[in-house]
Amino acid sequence: MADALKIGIAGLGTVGASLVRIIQQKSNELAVTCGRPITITAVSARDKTRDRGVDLSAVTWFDRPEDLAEKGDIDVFVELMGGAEGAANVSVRAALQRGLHVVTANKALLAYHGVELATIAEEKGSLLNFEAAVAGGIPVIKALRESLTGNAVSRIYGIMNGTCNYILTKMEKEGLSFAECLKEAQRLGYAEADPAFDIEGNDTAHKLAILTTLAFGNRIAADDIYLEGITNISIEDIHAAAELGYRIKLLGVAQRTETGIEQRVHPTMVPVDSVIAQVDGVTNAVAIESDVLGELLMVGPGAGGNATASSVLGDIADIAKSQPGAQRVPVLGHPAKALEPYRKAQMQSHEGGYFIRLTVLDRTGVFASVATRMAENHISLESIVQRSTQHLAPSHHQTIILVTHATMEESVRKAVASIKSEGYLFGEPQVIRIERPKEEA
Ligand SMILES: NC(=O)C1=CN([C@@H]2O[C@H](COP(=O)(O)OP(=O)(O)OC[C@H]3O[C@@H](n4cnc5c(N)ncnc54)[C@H](O)[C@@H]3O)[C@@H](O)[C@H]2O)C=CC1
Ligand SMILES: N[C@@H](CC=O)C(=O)O
Repeated sequence: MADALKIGIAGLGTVGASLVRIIQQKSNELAVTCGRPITITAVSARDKTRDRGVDLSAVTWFDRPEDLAEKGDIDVFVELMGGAEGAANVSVRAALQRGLHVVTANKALLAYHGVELATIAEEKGSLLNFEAAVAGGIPVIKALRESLTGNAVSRIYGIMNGTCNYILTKMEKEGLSFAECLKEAQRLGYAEADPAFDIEGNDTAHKLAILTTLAFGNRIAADDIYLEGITNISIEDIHAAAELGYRIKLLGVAQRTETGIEQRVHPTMVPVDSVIAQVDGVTNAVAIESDVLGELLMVGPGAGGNATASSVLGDIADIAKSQPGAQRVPVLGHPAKALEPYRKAQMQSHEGGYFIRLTVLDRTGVFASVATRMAENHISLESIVQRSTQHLAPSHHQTIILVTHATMEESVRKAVASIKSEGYLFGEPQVIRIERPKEEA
């Protein structure tokens, strides 16, 4: 049997501890499958005393991940700390410069430094694997990077954040509050160290930016994403959506348009009978539409220690099986130096259906005025309903819910601005985009 593959792990939190446990439990099977043992020779973690339920007595501990990357007796540096800057960034760079292979689950790091890191890896002939960075246990990176070679992708979209999907599902199905659901997602190890990244949509944006590059061959553009999180989604929105035959999901969508590439992350109403509406809890789903294959939908566990460690381990196993000096698949699917500049499509030119919830003064003429503002902006309405909101607001207020046919984002923004200027609105309007299957859009 060939020599062991020596790995060093920086970060022994949810994912790191799961990874160590799985490698230790499955050492014999892994050695057979990979043709060589996989051995953890070194680690770096902040807390040496914490009981992680794994045996780390035989490994070398490094206080600084940078030292592990620069001096550890390792073949592969596994980064599981998180964060686009700081120790993760410095140590991954150092490991690649040293000619080590790197495996990371860190989408923030890749979203902001992926092209530079891929360039170093490609110059050094090293592997930089990051399957766990997008959609946890779903092998979407490998699908895009390898299996779909030759396909021209037109659109990629999906549920890419387990925490948000868990929150939205629990709110709808168990009537729990947003705060209770978030706390539970944190306890289960789904949320980021700073959960604002989850609920404000940044984590989905980081993942989407990576997928966009793999799908369309552009440089990563993580700051050029239209972004709305789920913090404004109320139980009233979830109930109103259900009554209209929809569910609310936080979707990331990237598609080619005539004006460039559109990247957006926002709460989205999807028809209750669509496949994506059935994706509940921590489960993620990624749909890829391409010319040769058609639509590919991948569904699976999107977060949590085991789901994520499964992808990290798959990446390590690929390295164990790889031949030194062999031709490498480009890190981002296309050689880093050949990535094209990103051409951003304007969000105003996005076209789709919209759900608009307005709390208005209960006054004669308001309903007609709302309908007129819509008509003035050439917005065709699928439905408009008025209902009492006595349980939510003072009795002199009412709720108006509008659902539009496919219309331009710009028109909706103009209509809402003109409604706001009329003086009969109570609070901010709620606007949620609707994603319908292609034939209904
Ligand atoms: N938890 C999940 O479901 C998933 C996590 N990820 C990513 O995996 C990475 C790790 O995530 P988790 O394990 O959930 O985070 P975590 O917060 O549970 O663990 C991170 C660990 O890294 C340690 N750490 C941070 N800076 C360090 C430093 N300078 N030196 C030594 N140790 C340091 C922390 O003390 C902590 O124990 C992140 O990039 C995250 O975005 C990706 C997919 C899913
Ligand atoms: N916080 C992330 C973890 C996986 O990427 C999520 O909830 O999806």
